[in-house]
Amino acid sequence: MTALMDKKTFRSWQRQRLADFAKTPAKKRQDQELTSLALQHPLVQEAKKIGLTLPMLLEVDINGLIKELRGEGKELYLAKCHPGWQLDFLKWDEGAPLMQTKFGVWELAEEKEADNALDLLFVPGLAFSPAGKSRIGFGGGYYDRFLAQNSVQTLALVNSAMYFKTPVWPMEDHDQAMDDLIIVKEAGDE
Ligand SMILES: Nc1nc2c(c(=O)[nH]1)N(C=O)[C@@H](CNc1ccc(C(=O)N[C@@H](CCC(=O)O)C(=O)O)cc1)CN2
Ligand SMILES: Nc1ncnc2c1ncn2[C@@H]1O[C@H](COP(=O)(O)OP(=O)(O)OP(=O)(O)O)[C@@H](O)[C@H]1O
Repeated sequence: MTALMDKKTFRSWQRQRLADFAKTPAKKRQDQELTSLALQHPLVQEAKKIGLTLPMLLEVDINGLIKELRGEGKELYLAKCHPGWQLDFLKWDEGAPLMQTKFGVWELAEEKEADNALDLLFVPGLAFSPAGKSRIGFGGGYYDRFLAQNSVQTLALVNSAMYFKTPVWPMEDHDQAMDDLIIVKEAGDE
């Protein structure tokens, strides 16, 4: 196993790994597997109000999942970033205009009242480990702050490149554990 790295080193190493993985056929296949596993997950089946983000290229592509969830009549809430590294969730009606932020992420164009009382939140990240259900994100601390203030069930979709048997990044006191991880591995992964 890879030795412990500092967060900055880990993030740049892991971004490159995810970029390489995104070019392989396994990425798309795992996106589909994760989508169907997510639809069967009890936290998803029980939730009515679900928070999520639109995926970047390195992340699990949940566009198919979003379509299915809408078809099942779930209420979807899209993340919006605010100054002070604060994250809010806004009700996302189908077809509502979106805009791309300076980070390259799509958010609702409209400023409207947040509703952070969600049943479930899909949490993106660079890497996850079932040991402590740990996560490392892109580094803004948005989710750690949000989850310190809002009690919401959290679920992460983890492909084989995001999966680590134990964390190889340093854990910090403010890191929030996930409630569950859905993990897809490849044959030969530990
Ligand atoms: N899909 C998604 N949305 C999210 C997050 C996330 O991790 N993933 N965030 C989690 O906190 C917040 C925004 N934080 C972000 C942190 C880093 C980058 C980022 O690395 N952007 C790339 C450009 C990507 C592109 O252009 O496609 C970059 O700056 O290199 C983006 C958003 C809220 N929305
Ligand atoms: N609850 C909190 N209150 C105040 N600051 C926080 C809190 N949680 C995290 N931070 C700060 O946010 C910064 C980034 O945190 P961290 O490295 O854990 O980000 P991350 O979880 O990987 O990113 P993200 O959640 O945006 O994907 C750190 O400087 C950290 O001190």
